[in-house]
Amino acid sequence: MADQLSPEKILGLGFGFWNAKTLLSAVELGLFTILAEAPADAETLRSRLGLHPRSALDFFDALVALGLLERDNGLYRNTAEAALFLDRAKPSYVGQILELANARLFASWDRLTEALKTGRPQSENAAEKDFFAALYADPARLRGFLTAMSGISAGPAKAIAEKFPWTKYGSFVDVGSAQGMVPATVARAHPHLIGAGFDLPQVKPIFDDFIAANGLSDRVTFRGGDFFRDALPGADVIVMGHILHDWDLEEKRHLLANAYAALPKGGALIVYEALIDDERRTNAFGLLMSLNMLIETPGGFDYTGADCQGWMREAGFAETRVEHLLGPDSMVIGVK
Ligand SMILES: C[S@@+](CC[C@H](N)C(=O)[O-])C[C@H]1O[C@@H](n2cnc3c(N)ncnc32)[C@H](O)[C@@H]1O
Repeated sequence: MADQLSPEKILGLGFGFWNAKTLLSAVELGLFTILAEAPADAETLRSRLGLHPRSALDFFDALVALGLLERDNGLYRNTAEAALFLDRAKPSYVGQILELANARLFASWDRLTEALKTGRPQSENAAEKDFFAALYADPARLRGFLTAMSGISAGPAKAIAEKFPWTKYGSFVDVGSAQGMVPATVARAHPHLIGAGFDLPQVKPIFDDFIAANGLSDRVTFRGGDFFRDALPGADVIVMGHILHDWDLEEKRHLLANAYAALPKGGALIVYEALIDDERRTNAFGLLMSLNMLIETPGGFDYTGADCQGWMREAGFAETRVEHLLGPDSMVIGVK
């Protein structure tokens, strides 16, 4: 038995940070954006990125081995996926979330053991009680965080636009909308809908720019407020994406009650996250996201579809169901 076992998987996981940091540095340097302009040989690429000669070739060839670059006759080019998702000049760029992972999470995760022992967050604003106020005090970090959210919500937004029965409804509000990826995607796919993004007032200019760039300012507006202090704007459908996991159980219940109060009878709440599978065995990304909430927030945690349906029913929702979106993401729908 023992001679059939291999340490390969264990060692691969243990050294996974090598892979992650190589990709994150390439994104930070803008390597994929440069190669999207034209394929380049090693010396041209090295000099454009401002790299020391010692390890440039190893760096580029590691990216080939990791499946992010191709090399033909000494010329490096992006793979099809890297060209589509890692070129900053394209609207399909998802690297904002990797920039955030590189600039903030990589260092904070170094203190995971401390977080596990103490239950205390470890991010750079861990001492602050109000995570978002601390993060948003700096305009550059505000914009960086909000655009990074677009990177993680672009895929689920498309799936929500396709899978939810929008024809039955006339209006929606995306609560904690960030830059507005969900409102923009849903409104673009369903021209009969009127939509709004609800978020902290500091978010307004960044939301407005994004909605205007998408040509949707006539149908999608911004509503500023605090979802712990203010009533939510009324609409037929309320969306909450990656919101509940930021908060502790009491706060989660408060947000669900707030959504219930704002909906008409027959209205629907869509909660989407990297939901943990009900058996808590297979959605590793959802479970690791929950550890990320430990690192980032005072009381946040991720949860299963069954957990969320239970809280929705306690809040008064008559019907609830879970539907898979894509990858690790699923939505829980509650109908009032
Ligand atoms: C993790 S992001 C999720 C963004 C987006 N829904 C998505 O799925 O990518 C959480 C959002 O909640 C907003 N938020 C945090 N506290 C809030 C509050 N008290 N009232 C309103 N919005 C808040 C943040 O500004 C941020 O846009």
